[in-house]
Formats: sequence, structure tokens, C-alpha cells
Amino acid sequence: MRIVVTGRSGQVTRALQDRAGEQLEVVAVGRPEFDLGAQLDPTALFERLRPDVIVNAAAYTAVDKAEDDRDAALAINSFGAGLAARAAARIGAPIIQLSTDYVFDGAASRPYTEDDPTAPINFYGRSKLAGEAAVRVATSNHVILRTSWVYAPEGHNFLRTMLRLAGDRDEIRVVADQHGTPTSALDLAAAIERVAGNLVAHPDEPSLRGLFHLTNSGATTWAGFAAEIFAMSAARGGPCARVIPIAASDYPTPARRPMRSQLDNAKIAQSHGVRLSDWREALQTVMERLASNSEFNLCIRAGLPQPFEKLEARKR
Ligand SMILES: NC(=O)C1=CN([C@@H]2O[C@H](COP(=O)(O)OP(=O)(O)OC[C@H]3O[C@@H](n4cnc5c(N)ncnc54)[C@H](OP(=O)(O)O)[C@@H]3O)[C@@H](O)[C@H]2O)C=CC1
Ligand SMILES: Cc1cn([C@H]2C[C@H](O)[C@@H](COP(=O)(O)OP(=O)(O)O[C@H]3O[C@@H](C)C(=O)[C@@H](O)[C@H]3O)O2)c(=O)[nH]c1=O
Ligand SMILES: [Mg+2]
Repeated sequence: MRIVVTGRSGQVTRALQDRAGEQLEVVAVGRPEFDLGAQLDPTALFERLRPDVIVNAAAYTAVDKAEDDRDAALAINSFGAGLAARAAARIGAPIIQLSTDYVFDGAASRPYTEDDPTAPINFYGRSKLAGEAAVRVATSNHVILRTSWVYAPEGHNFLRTMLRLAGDRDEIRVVADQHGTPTSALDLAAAIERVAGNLVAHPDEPSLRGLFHLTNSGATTWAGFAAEIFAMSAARGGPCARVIPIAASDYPTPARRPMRSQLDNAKIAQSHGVRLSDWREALQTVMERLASNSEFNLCIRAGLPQPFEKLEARKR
């Protein structure tokens, strides 16, 4: 199977590339020849690459920046997604569109299902929701996959931000009243491969198409996620800091974030046979991967920026 994935070095793109092997070919397309913001029709590019499935993973993902950079966020996340989906339809390939828990307002008291009404409270969420609609209009041969709190050993994510901040701080204040589910890009890529395989194997099966929620299982808060990151990092001699739980109201940001955005994963388990592990288990795997890369080890070996010393001091 050949997957064409959009975005050059995004977390999901890289995780898919890592899975490439005999059964799976992964071709990443990105700027400049594939630019979701430039409103260029990618039909000819897709035609040339002859994918079995297209994964639109490219997006404007800077949540706070999107509040002030609305034209770009909308161009990429909405119009761009529509262009990619129309091109997919023209070449007869299914498209898997990535979307987000931030399409919800977070006021629910239980995990959101695919039937629950959306009501984004920030512009990133609005632009991604408009992207879902654009894909739906362009082709019925789609899967819209809403996920949340994605992290990976590489790229821009909360895990790496926390480890970096722990490099020069003993304490980090982290929001403890926003609930959701951290999701490993590695697990997400495995699931995408499975879903793509199902779409190819059953080109006319409607139950495999449409809207699905997919995250690791369980839930926590950003503070809970940070605490687990540091516990696992400390166990490997990596950077760690004390997490000071705070209210979101004490951490002002340009964009509001949902208070509860856990997603119910029952539908994709039923239709595609995909079920992801508990978020802590997934985090272990990513931490192992991270600990084996040079950056993490360098930090330990050089004793810089003293994560190890801090840890030793605490043990004494
Ligand atoms: N990160 C998260 O927490 C979550 C992400 N999602 C969704 O999952 C998908 C994948 O996210 P993730 O892998 O984390 O994304 P990243 O933030 O890691 O990467 C974004 C990707 O989008 C590409 N990109 C940005 N602008 C353009 C453009 N104008 N034209 C072409 N490519 C562009 C970037 O390209 P380049 O490599 O060239 O910089 C990069 O590859 C996105 O649709 C996102 O909305 C959903 C829920 C949570
Ligand atoms: C860096 C930092 C953040 N925070 C808070 C701010 C915010 O409420 C929360 C998460 O902040 P971030 O900016 O890392 O995460 P954010 O960009 O909101 O992450 C979102 O990205 C998009 C792309 C998605 O689709 C969502 O699913 C979600 O993953 O943590 C702290 O409390 N302390 C800190 O030191
Ligand atoms: Mg962010």
C-alpha cells in the first residue's frame, strides 16, 4: 500500500514514515511543491504519485498564533483541506483527514461521541471544523479522524516543551483543570495504517467511512500529563521538575482551550477494529524512544542542564 501524507516534518508524517517497510510505502509531500496555504490544486501531484490513500496531516497547529493569524489558519486548515480532498476524489483515492478535540467547547461531563454537537471556542478549532466540512463536501470517500494532545519523540509538542523547561527550572506551573487524552503519534500512525488498509480492502463499504474519534485511552489533565512525563523522565535520569497545579485562569493565553475534551473511541473500535492503549503505556514507549536519542542522553552525560543533579539532590 502506498500512502501519500501531507506535511514535510510534522509529528504524524514522521511517525508514518517510521512505519514504512515492505507492506507500506510512505511519500511525504510538503512545501514548496505542496502548499496548503497557496491554494494550488494538488491533483497533478497526486496523480503522479498514485497513492492508494492520502493522509492530510498538514495543518496550521499553532493554537495561540491562530487567533491573530486567522487568514493563514483558515486557508490551510479549511480551504487547503478542501482542495486536498477534491484532488483525492479526482484521482479516486480515499482521504484521511486529521482533526481535533478542539472542535468541542469542553463543557460536557462525559467523553464526546461523533454525534455530539461541535462548538469550538478558539480559532484553530473553528478552522479545523471548517476543514471537516470542506472534506465532507468534496468526497464521500473520506475518513475524518479526530484526535487530541498529540506528542512524539520529535517535533513540537507538550512532552518536549516540558522536558525543555525542566532544563532550567525546578518547578513548572501547569494547568490542572483542563482534561483530555494525550495521544502518541506512533500509535496514531499505526492506527492510520490500519484504517487505510481497511479503506483499500473495502472500497465501497460506507461503515468504514465518515467521522471517527481516536485517541489513546484514559484521560488526565495537562498537569497530570506533565507529572507523568517527569516521573518517567526522572526514572531514566532525564530532565525533571516539580509540577505546580494551577487553574487555566491563572495561565492566560490568547486562545481559550476546552475544559473537558475526552473523546469516546467506541465507533472506530467497532468499525475499524482499532483500539489504542492507555495513554501512560503509550507515553512509556515514546519516552523510551526519546531516551535513546542523542539529545536526551547528551543532556544527561554533560550533566546539563543539571537534570541529573537535581534528581540526585532530591534523592539525598
Ligand atoms: N498536534 C496535536 O496536538 C494535534 C494535532 N491534530 C491534527 O493532526 C494533524 C497532524 O498534526 P501534527 O503532526 O501534530 O502537526 P505538526 O504541528 O507536527 O506539523 C504540522 C505539519 O503541517 C505542515 N504545514 C503547515 N502549513 C503548511 C502549508 N501551508 N502547506 C503544507 N504543509 C503545511 C508542516 O509542514 P513543515 O513540515 O514543512 O513545517 C508540518 O508538516 C493536523 O491536522 C492537526 O490539526 C489533531 C489533534 C491534536
Ligand atoms: C508550556 C505550558 C503550557 N501550559 C498549558 C497551556 C495549555 O492550557 C496547555 C497545553 O498547552 P500547549 O500549547 O502545549 O497545547 P495546545 O497547543 O493547546 O495543544 C493542542 O494542540 C492542537 C494542535 C490540538 O489539536 C489539541 O488537541 C491540543 O493538542 O498547557 C501550562 O499550564 N504551563 C506551561 O508551562
Ligand atoms: Mg501548541
